[in-house]
Formats: sequence, structure tokens, C-alpha cells
Amino acid sequence: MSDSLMRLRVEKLIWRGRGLARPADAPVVIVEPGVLPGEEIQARITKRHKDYLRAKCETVLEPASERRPHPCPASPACGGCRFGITSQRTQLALKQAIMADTLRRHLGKEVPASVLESPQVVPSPKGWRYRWRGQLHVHQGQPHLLGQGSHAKVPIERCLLFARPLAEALPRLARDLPDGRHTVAASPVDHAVASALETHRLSLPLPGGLAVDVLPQTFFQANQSLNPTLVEHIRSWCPAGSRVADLYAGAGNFGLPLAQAGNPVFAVEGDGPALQAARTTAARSGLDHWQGRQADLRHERAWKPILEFQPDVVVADPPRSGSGPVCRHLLHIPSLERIIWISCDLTNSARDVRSFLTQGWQLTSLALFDMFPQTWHMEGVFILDRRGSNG
Ligand SMILES: C[S@@+](CC[C@H](N)C(=O)[O-])C[C@H]1O[C@@H](n2cnc3c(N)ncnc32)[C@H](O)[C@@H]1O
Repeated sequence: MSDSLMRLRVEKLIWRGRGLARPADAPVVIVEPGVLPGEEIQARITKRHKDYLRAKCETVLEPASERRPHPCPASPACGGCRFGITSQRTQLALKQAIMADTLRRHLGKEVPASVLESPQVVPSPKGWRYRWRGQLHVHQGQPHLLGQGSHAKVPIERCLLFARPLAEALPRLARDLPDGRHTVAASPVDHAVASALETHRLSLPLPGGLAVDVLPQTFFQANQSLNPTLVEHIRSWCPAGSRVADLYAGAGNFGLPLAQAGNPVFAVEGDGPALQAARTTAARSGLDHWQGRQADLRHERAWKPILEFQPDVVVADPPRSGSGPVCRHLLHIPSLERIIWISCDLTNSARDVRSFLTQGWQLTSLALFDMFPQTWHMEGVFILDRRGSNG
């Protein structure tokens, strides 16, 4: 074998779905996604760091019994769904192991292993065609997705992650869009499709018979098959009648159903049109104990009305880019008994959660929602209670 080729046994998967191998006679090797634990592979070393090597699998010499052919013809050139090489059940077991591993490293001293290792795990009803919102790269009027680990544009006719009405509309949407990256979305109610450059509203269902009409650029949970279960869980974690501050509220995905269940809700969201969509639904549905503010949670002045509202519970669903100074402010709300922290980036969130654990809060439970099947991404929910409170 040449100097840059190595025969490796993948020990486990780590953050971002990468493989980890510990050869006897070389430093640890981190392998690009697309391998499974237990597999023997031939890998090409792509980078040498001081303590570890980076590699890319060239050949799977001994496949894991859980490996299956990837069902999408665009894989592996397209980087969208590298976990598609195994069943959804195996993917979920892998995600649970990655979650435990990641949180053990960041929170291991503060949290009992039993909490980190046995989260509530909630699968997605749909494994494919679950995305009602996503990113499209347009090049010369044709729809593309970005290649794995590169900026190469992969022509894509029918992405298997997009819900069918959205997938079928990709060529038409791309024809009318300038070159570049665009958000595209569809309504699970009437299957209307739009790009973020358009201004007609898309109707989204919410639990309890509610609906919210959003502009195409507005954030909403892409996996609409699992979202109702996520919302129901959030609702069950908010004690009846508790006063809830819904931070990073979007178009009211959590706050509106909570208000409908009888909780007074104070929603804060930075995006004006998203908040306006929630406000319209609240007014139309007679939810007068729902109130909303457009504010940037990084700014000091956003916090005065939250303090005055005296929440018992905070539901916080920050963007992937992180939450800024939010933890510091939350620690200074005397009325607060519970924080429900929803996270699509466990490493960022672990840092935030850690700051609560060191200031008199405890992690009482943990959940993993498989919002992004076929990819390594996962949604974690941390339930934090003030020490000494019974939630
Ligand atoms: C992950 S989304 C969650 C939205 C909503 N909870 C849901 O489930 O649909 C994060 C939201 O935070 C908003 N946001 C991002 N940064 C913010 C900030 N600094 N202040 C207030 N809102 C912000 C975004 O506009 C987006 O709607």
C-alpha cells in the first residue's frame, strides 16, 4: 500500500457523521462521512495534522452488515444524505451514539451518564421526501445541490429528500431564478410551491387545527411529518397554565399551540414577517393570551419585556449559528423554573447548556428527534430545571 493509503477498521462515528479509526501504528484517523462502524476500508490520507490524520474512504473492503446501496443516483457526489447507506433504524442508533459521545465530552462532569445515554428517541414518520423547505443552487436555469465537502454543483433532477410537490417543481423554479443559492418551500396543506423571491403566502398546519400563513423566506421546520410530534412534546413539557416565553419563536410553531392549550405566551422573534404571520393566526383564532414582540435577542433592550412577563418556562429554539448572550439573560430571570432548549447543533448547545448546569440548573431529561433522516443532523431537546424545583 502506498504511503497515503491505509487499511483501517472504523471504530465508531463521531460528530458530522465522520468515522474514527485508531490504527496500532499511526495517529487517530478521521474519515469523511460515508462509512459505518466495524467496516474495514482502504482510505486515502488527505491531510496530516500533528495528532491525527484526515482520510477519505476509497474502497469498503469489509462492509458492515447494515450497509445497503444508496437509493439516490446522485449519491455520493451530492453531499445531502450520506446516512442513506443504512436503514433509518440504524441511522437513529448511530445518531444516539454520536449524541451521547458529543455530550459526554462537553457535559460529562455535570450530568449523570444515565441521562446522556438514554435520551427519548423519536423517529421521523417519513424517511424520504420529508423536506418542505430547503436550499437550491441554480446554475444557468438548472437546479443543483452542493457536492459533499466542496462547492461543486451537482445537477439534480429529483432530490429524494424534498417532498414530492417541491421536488417536482425544482426544474420550473430554477428556470425562473437567477444563478445562486435560493430557499425554496412548499405548503403541506395545498402543495403550493414558491421561492424566497416570491411574495405569496404558504399555509402551514399546526397541531390543534391551527394554521399559519408564511412568506416563502420565513423559517419553518422542514420535516413537517415529525413537527407535530415535536410540538406535542414541547407542549407536554410545559406545565398546565405555566407562563411561557417562546424565544426564537419563528411563525409561532410552539407558542401558538401552547397558547391554544391555555398557557399565557410571550413570543420573541427577530424576523418581522414571521412574527406578523403568528400574530395574524393568534388574532384569527382568538388566542388573546398570546403576545409577540419583534426583537433581536442579542440586544439588551429585548429582555426588559421578557423579565416583566415573568415566565415560568422558556422555550428557546436558536438558529444553528448560536444563541449569543441569551444564557446570561436567562440566568437573571427570577421567576424561571424550566428551560426547554431545542438544538440543531449539539456542540454549540452543549456550551450553552453547560453554563446553566454550573449556575444551579440540572438537566432532567434529553430527547433526540430525527428531524433530518438520511443525514447526520439531529434535533436535540434539553429539559433544564432549576435545582430544588420539581418542574
Ligand atoms: C431554528 S428557528 C426556530 C423557529 C421556530 N421556533 C420554529 O420552530 O419554527 C430560529 C428562529 O430564530 C430567529 N432568530 C435568529 N436570530 C435571532 C435573534 N438574534 N433574535 C431573535 N430571533 C432570532 C430566526 O428568524 C428564526 O425564526
